[in-house]
Amino acid sequence: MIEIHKLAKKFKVENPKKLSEQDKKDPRLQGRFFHSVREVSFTCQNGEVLGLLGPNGAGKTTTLRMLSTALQPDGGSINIGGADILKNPVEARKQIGFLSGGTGLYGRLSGRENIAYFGRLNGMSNDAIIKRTAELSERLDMDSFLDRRSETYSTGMKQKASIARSVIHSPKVVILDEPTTGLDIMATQTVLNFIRDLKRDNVPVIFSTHHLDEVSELCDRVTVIDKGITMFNDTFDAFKALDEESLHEAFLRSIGKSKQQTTEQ
Ligand SMILES: Nc1ncnc2c1ncn2[C@@H]1O[C@H](COP(=O)(O)OP(=O)(O)OP(=O)(O)O)[C@@H](O)[C@H]1O
Repeated sequence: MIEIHKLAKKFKVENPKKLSEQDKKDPRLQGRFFHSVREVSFTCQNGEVLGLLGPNGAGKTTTLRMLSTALQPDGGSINIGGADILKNPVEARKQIGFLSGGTGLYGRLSGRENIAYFGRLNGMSNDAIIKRTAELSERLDMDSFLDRRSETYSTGMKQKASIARSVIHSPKVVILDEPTTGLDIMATQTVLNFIRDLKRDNVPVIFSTHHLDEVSELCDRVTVIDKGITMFNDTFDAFKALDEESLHEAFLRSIGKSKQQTTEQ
């Protein structure tokens, strides 16, 4: 189980003049600090898929980066399987599979070599790496390109190899930042099926997305954040019940905006 409680993160603004017009008007800008995440809480049980939703700039990536131990929170707690990961981030990292926004593949290496490199970093034996890579290659439909240099990959191929790389060590929890962004319909389905497989294996999955159809297809739970604060955190059924006819309207309601208000703006 993953449990995060009242997570907070601020960044020092080095040059306020360089902020976007939107960020300058954002209530999260206080003096020299931008409070990207102010109070985010949610839980995800084993075998559940949680969809993290929110408008652009809401704080989803910042939240997921804290959850992955890439960023240290300023406040709040993160528990995985009952253990406080902030007390021992190095140990916790071994239990987490994290797909970040950028692919981070080494272009001169093949997909297989990239994946193996991360397997070795996680202390896996060669035999274990070979076996697990074969399994992931089948699940993510990568056989046809896995031995090519990754700099020649399409967006979809890169994303599949990056996902495989992030889960080579069979992590106990999986965190995916916008895993289907930029993918075609077939690659998207492969990734969604892969998430379904993780759920079947009882692994909790948290993923951020802007696609409500994916949420409807996959998610047991939904968390919506806006301006760094959790606005909704409940089951998918409860999210849907916000507006039985339209998930878009349900989303707008969760952040306190009805369709009418949005069209008036
Ligand atoms: N290192 C940083 N320094 C200053 N501000 C930052 C930093 N990282 C993020 N922010 C700001 O924090 C806010 C939240 O960013 P974040 O990337 O977490 O949002 P998001 O919900 O993932 O957005 P999107 O849907 O557009 O990917 C944004 O306004 C962003 O400009």
